[in-house]
Amino acid sequence: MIEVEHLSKIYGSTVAIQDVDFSVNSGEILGFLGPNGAGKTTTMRILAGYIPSSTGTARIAGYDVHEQSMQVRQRIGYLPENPPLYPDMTVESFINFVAQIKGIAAGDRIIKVNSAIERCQLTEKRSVLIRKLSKGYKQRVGIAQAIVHDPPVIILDEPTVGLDPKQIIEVRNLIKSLAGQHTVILSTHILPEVSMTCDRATIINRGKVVKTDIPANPTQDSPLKSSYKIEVEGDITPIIPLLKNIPEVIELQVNPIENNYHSAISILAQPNQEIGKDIAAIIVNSGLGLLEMRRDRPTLEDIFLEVVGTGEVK
Ligand SMILES: Nc1ncnc2c1ncn2[C@@H]1O[C@H](COP(=O)(O)OP(=O)(O)OP(=O)(O)O)[C@@H](O)[C@H]1O
Repeated sequence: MIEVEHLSKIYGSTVAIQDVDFSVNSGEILGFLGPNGAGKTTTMRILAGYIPSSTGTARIAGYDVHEQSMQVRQRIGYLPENPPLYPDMTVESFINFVAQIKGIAAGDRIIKVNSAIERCQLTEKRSVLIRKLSKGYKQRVGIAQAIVHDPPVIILDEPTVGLDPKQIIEVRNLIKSLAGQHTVILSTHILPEVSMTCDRATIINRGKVVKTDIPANPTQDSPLKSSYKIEVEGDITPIIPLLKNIPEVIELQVNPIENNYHSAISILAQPNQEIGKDIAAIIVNSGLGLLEMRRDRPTLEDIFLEVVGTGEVK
């Protein structure tokens, strides 16, 4: 539904993004994750047709965002980092106004406006002036204006920045409820936001995509290696070559805990390989005591830290 290829944007001597490639499947929520200044807003603005790219292409539902911007605008809803809301309008009159600008026919407008208000849980605030709303409700109005024309694609730039913890949960739930019916791309620098809201993540750092196609909750199919921590009782000398011979094993380390008869073994294996049964069989068949075996699965945070380094992580 969204296809980005070799996208670059250069401001004078600043390369904001360089050779950015990624895609988002229909009905999916993609987290576009990166530290401050990574190039997230620049990418979102190009996708939304607000600024042109310097080179490369971006297509939404098959339409080029630059060459076919009218077709693209009809098919996207965009929530910028600071959504422009009219503070002296009520929620309903503002959403109605946006619906008019987006070309929704008068006959359909009431239904579409009501649906956006309901989906964003704004019913009790529909007659309230926007300036009297809390930041969390204002953000819901921002999302309501983005979805009022029922676009297949929704682009959200840092949708929970500045919200309190309760508002953050409410807005994340609202975003999750958009999946399936809409394809969503969400930019954020907050790791848990991706784990809680998205299906998949792409990580951008210093203008370049450094990792793509990461499951937002990488408990399986992780691109990182799996690691096993084992505690064994008995003389482990004979089993070390057997463990090393398991084809998926990359690295093995032994740390004696108390003496040579109580050892901790760390094993690093190829990504997405389940070798727990093989390890256990070797230990038990050799007559040793298997005291503990734990598989440490890499988290999104491990992956983020591996490619971006420390700092900037919330
Ligand atoms: N209009 C502009 N003119 C010059 N440089 C710009 C402009 N807009 C962005 N940049 C630069 O491009 C780089 C990427 O900025 P961008 O706003 O896209 O990052 P971001 O990931 O959204 O960061 P943040 O979360 O802090 O908004 C930064 O170095 C920024 O200073």
